[in-house]
Amino acid sequence: MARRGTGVEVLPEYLLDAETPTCPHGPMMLFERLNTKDPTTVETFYACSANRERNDCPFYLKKGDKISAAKTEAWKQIIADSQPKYSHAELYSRLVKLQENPGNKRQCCLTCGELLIGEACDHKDHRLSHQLSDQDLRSPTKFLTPLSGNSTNAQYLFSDKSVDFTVSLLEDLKVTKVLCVGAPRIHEELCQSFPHIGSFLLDLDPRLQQFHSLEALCRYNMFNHHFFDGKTAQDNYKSFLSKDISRIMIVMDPPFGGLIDSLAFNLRRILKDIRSSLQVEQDVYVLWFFPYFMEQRIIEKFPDFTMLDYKVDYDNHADFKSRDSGGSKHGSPVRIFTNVPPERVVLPESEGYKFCAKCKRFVSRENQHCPECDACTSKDGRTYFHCFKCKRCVKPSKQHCDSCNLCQLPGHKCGQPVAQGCFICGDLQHKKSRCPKRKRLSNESESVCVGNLLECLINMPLILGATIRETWDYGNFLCKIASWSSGIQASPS
Ligand SMILES: C[S@@+](CC[C@H](N)C(=O)[O-])C[C@H]1O[C@@H](n2cnc3c(N)ncnc32)[C@H](O)[C@@H]1O
Ligand SMILES: [Zn+2]
Ligand SMILES: [Zn+2]
Ligand SMILES: [Zn+2]
Ligand SMILES: [Zn+2]
Ligand SMILES: [Zn+2]
Ligand SMILES: [Zn+2]
Repeated sequence: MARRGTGVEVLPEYLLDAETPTCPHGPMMLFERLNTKDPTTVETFYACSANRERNDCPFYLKKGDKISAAKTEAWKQIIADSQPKYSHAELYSRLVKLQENPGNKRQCCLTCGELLIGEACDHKDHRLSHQLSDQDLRSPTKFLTPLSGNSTNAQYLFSDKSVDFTVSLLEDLKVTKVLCVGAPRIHEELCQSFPHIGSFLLDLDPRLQQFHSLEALCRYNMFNHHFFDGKTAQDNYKSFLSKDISRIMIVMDPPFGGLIDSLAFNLRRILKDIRSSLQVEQDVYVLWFFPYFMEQRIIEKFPDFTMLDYKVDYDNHADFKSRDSGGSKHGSPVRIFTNVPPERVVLPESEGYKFCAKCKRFVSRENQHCPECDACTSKDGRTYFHCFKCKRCVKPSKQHCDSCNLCQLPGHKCGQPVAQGCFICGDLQHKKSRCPKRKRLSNESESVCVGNLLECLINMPLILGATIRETWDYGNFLCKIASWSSGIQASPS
């Protein structure tokens, strides 16, 4: 299985280029990585934006290469074969038909994710659902098998507690419309129990088209802003965005292996679509669910966002559960990034959150206000302590090392680079696409780095503490939970 190595960066602006080739998941993403044979050069290639594994989507093209006639034919065939059996309209009318069936003849094949209308014989030896009630049909994520084993969908579903928290936040903020991006449980809850809040879902999972009408859902790829059902689907999305959106909010929970650069690029495209229908210029609120150690990367892209201290609880991942529900000691690593002013987000006292009057935000029980940093400094669910030598708060597992002149884990090897920034020179302040040591040859498709990678790595400057923390966590995290890590990562700068 071709798993793409680390050190890969994306160039999402190429999604808008008319020359960009297309795979069954829409315009392909342009990636850059260091050439393994000659690390002073960079390879630039197109690959699927949604799938991490070449086995899941084999489309691949080196930038500058011509697509041969044979490849064009083969790709056409794969795209034709990837067309679904039924259109969204047909799938939804099957649901309507199924709803006319009495309760004891409503089932879904859980193996195929298909609602069955008298077709059970085609699904011999498959796992079938129980008889589905009207309530079940309104909450398909409660009975469908979550697509969590695969790094593409990484379908980790919110617990009831997280759904309730999110929806009551929407209510507190008097939101009247919600665009759910990869957040089917929030969409289901709003459609069912909050009819005064209009909701529209954008999600890659084709099974969901069976349960939501064309006016409520589009099959969509958030890594390239691609609508699978073309203009009709896009018109429905635009139509949702055209009416009464002065209090709209975007709620997005992408696969955590997802590349921040492409997610941010496409979130901006959604924001642009929304702004084009707004009567007056205003902020559009966003809730973006993502692990805490990606804070720096997200804030770099959206400087007006802050990370809330709320720990987001999931049903189907042991590491994303709260401690009380059998999860890890420090609770879920997933947080909410938002441009809602943090003092407006009340975190539940019943779960130990408290208001810090100095920071003007709610923080978790263990998060202590540090007078030196003048902030509640915990990020990962533990109480940090202030290191006067580093002049900042650090995790309790660290100790100050005088030879590294930095707080480090006990047993670390002094002087070893602990994190990697730019893949060309190691600098943490830029990525390789902006490395001054790299030169792009104007008449060539390949990019050439003129810096000496090894020399740069040896001279890698000692890294700012905050970045070490993130990189360290990110590394551990990827090793630990391979199923939701991506083979393609942005450089952890
Ligand atoms: C981490 S889960 C979030 C689910 C959310 N916690 C909930 O309970 O509603 C990621 C979601 O994004 C969807 N998804 C995965 N890749 C996607 C893509 N490229 N574009 C759009 N949606 C995607 C998955 O089908 C899944 O529903
Ligand atoms: Zn693809
Ligand atoms: Zn089946
Ligand atoms: Zn504080
Ligand atoms: Zn401090
Ligand atoms: Zn220190
Ligand atoms: Zn040391």
